[in-house]
Amino acid sequence: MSADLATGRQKLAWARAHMPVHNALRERLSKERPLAGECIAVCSHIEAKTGVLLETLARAGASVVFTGSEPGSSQDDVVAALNEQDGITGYAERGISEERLAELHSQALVHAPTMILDDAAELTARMVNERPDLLSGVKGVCEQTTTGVQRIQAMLGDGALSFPAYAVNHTPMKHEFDNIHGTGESALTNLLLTTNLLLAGKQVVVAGYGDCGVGVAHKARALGAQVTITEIEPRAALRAHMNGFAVLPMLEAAAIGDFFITVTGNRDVIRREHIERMQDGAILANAGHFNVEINSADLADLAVARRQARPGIEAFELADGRQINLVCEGRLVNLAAPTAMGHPAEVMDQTFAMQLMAALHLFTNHSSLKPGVHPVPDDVDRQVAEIKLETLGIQTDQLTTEQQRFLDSWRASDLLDPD
Ligand SMILES: NC(=O)c1ccc[n+]([C@@H]2O[C@H](COP(=O)([O-])OP(=O)(O)OC[C@H]3O[C@@H](n4cnc5c(N)ncnc54)[C@H](O)[C@@H]3O)[C@@H](O)[C@H]2O)c1
Repeated sequence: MSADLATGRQKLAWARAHMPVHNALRERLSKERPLAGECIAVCSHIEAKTGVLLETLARAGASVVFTGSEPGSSQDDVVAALNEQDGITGYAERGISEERLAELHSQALVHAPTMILDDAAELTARMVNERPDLLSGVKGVCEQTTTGVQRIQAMLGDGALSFPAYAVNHTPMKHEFDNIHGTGESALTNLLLTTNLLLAGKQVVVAGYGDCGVGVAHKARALGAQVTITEIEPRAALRAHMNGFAVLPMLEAAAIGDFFITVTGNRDVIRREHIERMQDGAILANAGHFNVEINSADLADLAVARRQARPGIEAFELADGRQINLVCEGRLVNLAAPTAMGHPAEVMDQTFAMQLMAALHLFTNHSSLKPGVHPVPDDVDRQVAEIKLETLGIQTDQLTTEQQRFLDSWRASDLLDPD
């Protein structure tokens, strides 16, 4: 057995052992096999937790095809350990060009998937653009990230969406845990592992105070950093201010930051005029989906020399001798850094349980859903929360009949004296 295959199997076994929601669902679905006859394509960061989702889909009866959603984030050992399994076929490689990623997507599409579980709408956009012949066979898409839901909404606006899509990212069980705790912990863990530097006492600038930014900012503060937020949205800026963070335009924040972490889902958040003001030694990292949040072309343009400073860090020397450091080419720091493993397993257990349960719901109800972006029904979200609580051994109170009646009433007499 190759070393790759052995470590891939180990990683999958570890992830399985820490994904109890999947274990519970897998037991049920392998008996019912509700997805028998379906071809489900999963486009995501192909690492061990994603592997567990693929295994559960296969046990549920689907023929599963996978591909990477980003050039730097898949792990070759896990890909090998998935490709040896019955019912799972995949096309993903680590550290590839955008062109190679496109080729791998095309290979996945040859399988003519009937449903796509997507990340950043990468495979969905590719199919709509390049394989219109497949669209009539597609029952729908489940999208797990903020950027992807925005892209599918843009497709709808352009009249390019011919099937229903579930906005899995928008469910509480996904974004209140994955984006906040998953991105918060894994972006910082991997930034610190890659730089081997201390966060305590440092000036950290977080661009974007949405779900991911909230997680990164609060956890950086908990580790002792002085955190500054940059925003474009007035309510998000106010929320950051009232949560006790400094809020500054990037032009001012640029001059004070030791670390910069972008999590906006937007482009050019850090660009030439900001880089020009940065301190010697500043470290730039991105945790938003695309590697366009930090304008690396501006950085290269300003540099008189560039070299690898450490694995995963490129140092750009400016004309006056300052050195600005870019972490993993501005790609997702929690997934593309040399030792990165993505989000913690327990968080991905929830995210992927939502993808799975949304897919099952879509599969049963697709014919009554119009082309468009739909919320995942609340009871699907609630079911995943209930399974998760059960696996944790946590119990909640139950509403009494009187409490339910009180909550359902509007007449003052009913509210004050229900009997
Ligand atoms: N690293 C990961 O594993 C991971 C996980 C989940 C989501 N994401 C990605 O992270 C990005 C952010 O996701 P989110 O859920 O926090 O989105 P969100 O919409 O909740 O938050 C984004 C925030 O960025 C702000 N923003 C936009 N442009 C800005 C600019 N130029 N300057 C400053 N702020 C700006 C917005 O006003 C918003 O408040 C998306 O690309 C998403 O796909 C990454």
